[in-house]
Amino acid sequence: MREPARVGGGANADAASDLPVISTRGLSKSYRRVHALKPLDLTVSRGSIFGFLGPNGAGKTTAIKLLLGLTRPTSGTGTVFGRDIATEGVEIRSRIGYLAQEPRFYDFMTARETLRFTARFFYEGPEKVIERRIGESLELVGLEEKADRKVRGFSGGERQRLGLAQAQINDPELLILDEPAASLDPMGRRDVLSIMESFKERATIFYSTHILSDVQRVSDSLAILKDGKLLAQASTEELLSGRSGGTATYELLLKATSKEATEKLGELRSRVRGLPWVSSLEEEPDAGELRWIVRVTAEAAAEEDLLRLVLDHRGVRVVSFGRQRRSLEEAFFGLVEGGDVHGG
Ligand SMILES: Nc1ncnc2c1ncn2[C@@H]1O[C@H](COP(=O)(O)OP(=O)(O)OP(=O)(O)O)[C@@H](O)[C@H]1O
Repeated sequence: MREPARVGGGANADAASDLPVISTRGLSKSYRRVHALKPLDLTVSRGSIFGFLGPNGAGKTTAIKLLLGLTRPTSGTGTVFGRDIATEGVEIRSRIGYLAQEPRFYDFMTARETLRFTARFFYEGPEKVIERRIGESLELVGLEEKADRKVRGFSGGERQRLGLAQAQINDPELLILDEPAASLDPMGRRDVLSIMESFKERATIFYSTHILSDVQRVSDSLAILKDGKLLAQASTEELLSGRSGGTATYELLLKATSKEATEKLGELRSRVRGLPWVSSLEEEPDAGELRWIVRVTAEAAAEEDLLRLVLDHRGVRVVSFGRQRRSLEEAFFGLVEGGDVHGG
């Protein structure tokens, strides 16, 4: 859409820069004895859908409030668009769209009136242009047909969609969404996630959630927080594949075709374990076959040589070979319960 005149201005001033959209260093917040957020180093790149994942009470809302400049850090620093969150909150907020965990509306207003009310904080200029923006926003979240109904009667999903329309009314570069889908049923969640995906073209999206499958579905990057502490920050692909900094895990399903080959497997195991780029090899029986889980520190070497080495061993058949993928659930619980930390 053509841009109406903007109040506050400068919205896309550094859109082309490579600066991370969000960056924090040692950012923390304590309330008396509660360490709501322990020193946090976070980097969110432009254009990503970043899932900020953590169980209840992990510190997600606290971090969001700090980024928005709505509460002051106990220690550390942070920037959004390169602007200091402690001193430039007003400027930052004028360039962000924010959806609170429980968005509140004036129930006597219709959806269209709600958006009109919000739009007037951001736009000046011809009525027609503002109305067009409101119409586009209602369409974007699928509320065109309910546009002139009072918010009072809206379902949870409709309220959430209205909240999303409201958050993006000023065409922000960054959307910060606090648990946008948490209270919705699976269909409502699916709708909200699709809307978020459609925003990706225009804005970086930073959203908090405790729903793992949502993150797996839409996020390209994520951070995992627990008890105020960052456990991992990685691309979703990196986390699911167990890859980070060249390390990876491979899974081989083997079958020894003779007694002799079975006896010689010990020798093969030692050879593999002795390779300089193999950090561990675990073996478990699997329905008459053997499953090897091999962790390596050099992906390229593993992909070139691991399979070849095993196949050179006479009497051993390789039923399958591939990089091990975990579900986000496995990765998450590995981190939350076991200190299995990836990423930076
Ligand atoms: N104003 C406050 N005063 C005292 N403690 C607070 C305050 N705000 C948050 N906390 C505490 O800080 C911790 C983190 O809370 P926060 O709301 O940031 O977590 P969250 O990850 O957003 O949780 P949820 O998913 O349940 O919304 C909690 O233990 C909470 O009780």
